[in-house]
Amino acid sequence: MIEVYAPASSGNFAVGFDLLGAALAPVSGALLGDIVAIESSNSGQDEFICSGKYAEKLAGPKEDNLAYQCLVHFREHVSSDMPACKLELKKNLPVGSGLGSSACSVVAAFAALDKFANTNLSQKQLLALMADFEEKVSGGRHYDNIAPCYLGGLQLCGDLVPNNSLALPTDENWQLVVAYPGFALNTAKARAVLPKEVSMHTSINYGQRLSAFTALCFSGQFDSAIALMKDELAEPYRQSLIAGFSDAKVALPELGAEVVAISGAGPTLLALTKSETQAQAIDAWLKENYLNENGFSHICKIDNRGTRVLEKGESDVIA
Ligand SMILES: Nc1ncnc2c1ncn2[C@@H]1O[C@H](COP(=O)(O)OP(=O)(O)OP(=O)(O)O)[C@@H](O)[C@H]1O
Ligand SMILES: N[C@@H](CCO)C(=O)O
Repeated sequence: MIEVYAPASSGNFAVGFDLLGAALAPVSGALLGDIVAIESSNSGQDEFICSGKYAEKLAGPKEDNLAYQCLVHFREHVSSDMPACKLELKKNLPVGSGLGSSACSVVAAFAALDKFANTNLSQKQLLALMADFEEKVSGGRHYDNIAPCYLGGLQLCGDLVPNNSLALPTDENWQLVVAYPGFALNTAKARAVLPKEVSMHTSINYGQRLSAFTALCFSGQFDSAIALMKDELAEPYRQSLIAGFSDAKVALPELGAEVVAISGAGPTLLALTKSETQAQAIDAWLKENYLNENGFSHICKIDNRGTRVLEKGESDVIA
């Protein structure tokens, strides 16, 4: 049996709407992401199981589940002679979270299928397959969850980027606190509130911020880079969809947060600090003030490993 883990990710990373995303690893060492287990099927037919903490949110027909759709697509379009398999999605990330939940399932499923079938698809081929599915679900073609989820790190990604993704250097001191408030926000809905067009001024600001952020990361000037982490494209339109976000935006800088942003399309909040003590204070505030009984908050680092095959026993500790 092969078990493939795909980490949660934070799309946009404040300064790069649709073009920048970071893979996340809780400092506790626990896994925050979906797992796909795949093995040969004894029945001679493909089998699909969805288990895990958030499986009940995907309790409908298996045909509605993205991981099953990946299996069907892979057999039809990539490897028709792949042996019959039993594919289990362990759904450990909440749906509609802003943590790249659909990307996690799609990336883990395609990576597991590629390994099981020995198809050895290239990075470009795999990212293209994954982006097709992300586009179907969210209503926009963006790589800012699938690229970091698959490759790890902080990725600048898009159709115009060579191989669709470029890894940026990051500061080892970054502490990323991610708080999922416990309710879902559908990505397509959170995209529908955005303006269809933006002004020349806004476009130029966006280009300046993202290009300077990228250049500063490459020259190791991380403090100047994070000073540019501001989202003028999505946050102003989305914050009213996320109860508690505006209060957190005021409170968290007083606790040392250098950036407070919406993670992906929300409702997860992303806060960045360089101090472990401040990260703990931010995490505690969010647990007290931002979450309902279904929410969680984790202090994370950037996950530089991305999607990977788990060793035996490694899947035991789920965040
Ligand atoms: N395995 C799966 N994981 C996540 N969503 C799935 C899966 N299979 C089907 N879906 C459906 O895809 C849609 C995903 O919605 P959406 O893009 O808002 O969620 P998301 O990917 O979890 O969001 P985000 O990227 O912000 O974390 C939902 O309607 C959900 O029911
Ligand atoms: N970049 C996309 C998806 C992020 O998960 C958005 O903000 O709508």
